[in-house]
Amino acid sequence: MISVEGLYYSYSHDENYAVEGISFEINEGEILGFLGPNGAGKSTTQKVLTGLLPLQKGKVFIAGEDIMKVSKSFYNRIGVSFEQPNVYMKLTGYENLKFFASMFDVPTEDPYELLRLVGLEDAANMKAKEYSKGMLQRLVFVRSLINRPMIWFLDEPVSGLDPTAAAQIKELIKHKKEEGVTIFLATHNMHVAEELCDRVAFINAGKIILIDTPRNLKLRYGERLVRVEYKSNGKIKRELLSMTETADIEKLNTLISSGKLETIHSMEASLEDIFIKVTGRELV
Ligand SMILES: Nc1ncnc2c1ncn2[C@@H]1O[C@H](COP(=O)(O)OP(=O)(O)OP(=O)(O)O)[C@@H](O)[C@H]1O
Repeated sequence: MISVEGLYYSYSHDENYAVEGISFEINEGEILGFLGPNGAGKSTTQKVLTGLLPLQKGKVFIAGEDIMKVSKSFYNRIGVSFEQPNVYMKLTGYENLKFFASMFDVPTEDPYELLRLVGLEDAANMKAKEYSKGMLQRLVFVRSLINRPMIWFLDEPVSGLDPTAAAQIKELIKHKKEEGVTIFLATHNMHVAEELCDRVAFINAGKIILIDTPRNLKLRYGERLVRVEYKSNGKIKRELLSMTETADIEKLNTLISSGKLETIHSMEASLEDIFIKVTGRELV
């Protein structure tokens, strides 16, 4: 559904690249997460893919269309949600959605229904300038659904939202995926990436370092550890043992056969642990 090959972008039109030779594909109905710290190149990639920035170098095909020569109908098929709320402050939430809907020539969603989906139904007739930051973010988010897009670009969809609002937004994203929507999701939040994404691309300094399912990333790069509790001289001792180091494996076997083992839990590396391991950088 989305195919990107050798994409470069430089704001200064020189060798100083914000995005440097990235390639990836997103299949129909798949959520691909772009996981990386601030300045990694996530938003720049999203902007080039959605036509907000011109394609300087590389090939991008979206739903079969070369983005160098997209038709007008291309914009009917994509939805874009931004990290920074960019709405008309003097218009109400409802008017913002109604106005945005008028820019498409395909059937659009009912603004009230969209506002209801993100708990803004009571604020429908309030001017956007009276909205809180989280409310504005939810408004921008549902605005991106107005044209019923089949390809959806989301930049930090839940950052800064309270847990209830974040859960609501995540459920909506899962629901859209089930409907077959193809989703590009940029985030620096490993929990969001892990919960929502079929595959995750680690992006750092403009380059994709790894791309795979969260499970495969953990199996391939996460150190496998077990946390054990066992009896020793009448007391409970806790220890972390590696599943790859011989001495630790022997110790675990001894604990099991001696009957001293009280509890055992496998410990998974987090996506952030793996990100740090392969890039040397933290996500935040
Ligand atoms: N308008 C701009 N002009 C010049 N440089 C820019 C501009 N926007 C971004 N950059 C630079 O491009 C690089 C990639 O930034 P980008 O915004 O794509 O990163 P990001 O991963 O989306 O991070 P963030 O979450 O902070 O937006 C950074 O070095 C950033 O400083």
